[in-house]
Amino acid sequence: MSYPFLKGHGTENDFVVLPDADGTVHGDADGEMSADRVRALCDRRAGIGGDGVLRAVRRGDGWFMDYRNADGSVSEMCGNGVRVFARYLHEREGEAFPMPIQTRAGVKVVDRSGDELTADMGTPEVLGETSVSVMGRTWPAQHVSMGNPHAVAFVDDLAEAGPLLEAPEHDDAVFPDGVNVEFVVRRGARHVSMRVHERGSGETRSCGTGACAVAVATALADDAPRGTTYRVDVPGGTLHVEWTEDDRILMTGPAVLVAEGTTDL
Ligand SMILES: N[C@@H](CCC[C@H](N)C(=O)O)C(=O)O
Repeated sequence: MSYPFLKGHGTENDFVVLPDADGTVHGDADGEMSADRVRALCDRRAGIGGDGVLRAVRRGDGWFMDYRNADGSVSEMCGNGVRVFARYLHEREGEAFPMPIQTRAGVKVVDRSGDELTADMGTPEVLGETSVSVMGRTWPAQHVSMGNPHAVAFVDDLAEAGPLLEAPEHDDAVFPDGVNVEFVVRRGARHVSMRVHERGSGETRSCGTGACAVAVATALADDAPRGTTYRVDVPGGTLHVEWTEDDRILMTGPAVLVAEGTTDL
């Protein structure tokens, strides 16, 4: 059976978007999408290619973003994904901004910000110190939840963590479901750069929730007042993250649709 798809990205964190309004195109009897299909779609040689899948399912009078990592696993939230999802709903489904989007981590509202989009990512949870290791080297890390788990490690040089071909080691008691790991260097006042190894997708060119976690960890380290905005450079571009006076995280960045078609994968 062939079905429609779109391809999009936010700071080169790329996704296959699957329209599935009534949940019958990709849902099984329980409404779930098979991990095999996600892996086939995200395969960069035999499939369309992507860091994950954004399946658009109608729920009530709004939309649910069913996010899956490239390995087929489920995540609670995807920050770059929610902007791409909003771009899709606006351009193809006629939804207006500001746009509430249902996710496994609650409702996120996305609005325009010039050519870019701003997602209200809600209140971060700062959950304490932990550590991560790569190739026998260990760094202290800040555990931050943006609905999904992150460990943020400050380094002197982004190359320190090596090629990141495998998931960094972490404390399974702290992260029983795995973790997204960000390595961060300072570039200037309110300006950092990061690399990320994403749970379920490997090293990617960007991670929106990761950039939010990085801004939170950096603001805490700087003792920065609420209302401060950080510029977060990722390999695929730049995101801006504000921790607001009322304890919410606003993430601003690009969201681009680059292709659409049909597939029988
Ligand atoms: N790339 C995403 C995060 C996707 C989910 C993550 N890999 C996880 O398993 O939690 C983003 O932009 O936030």
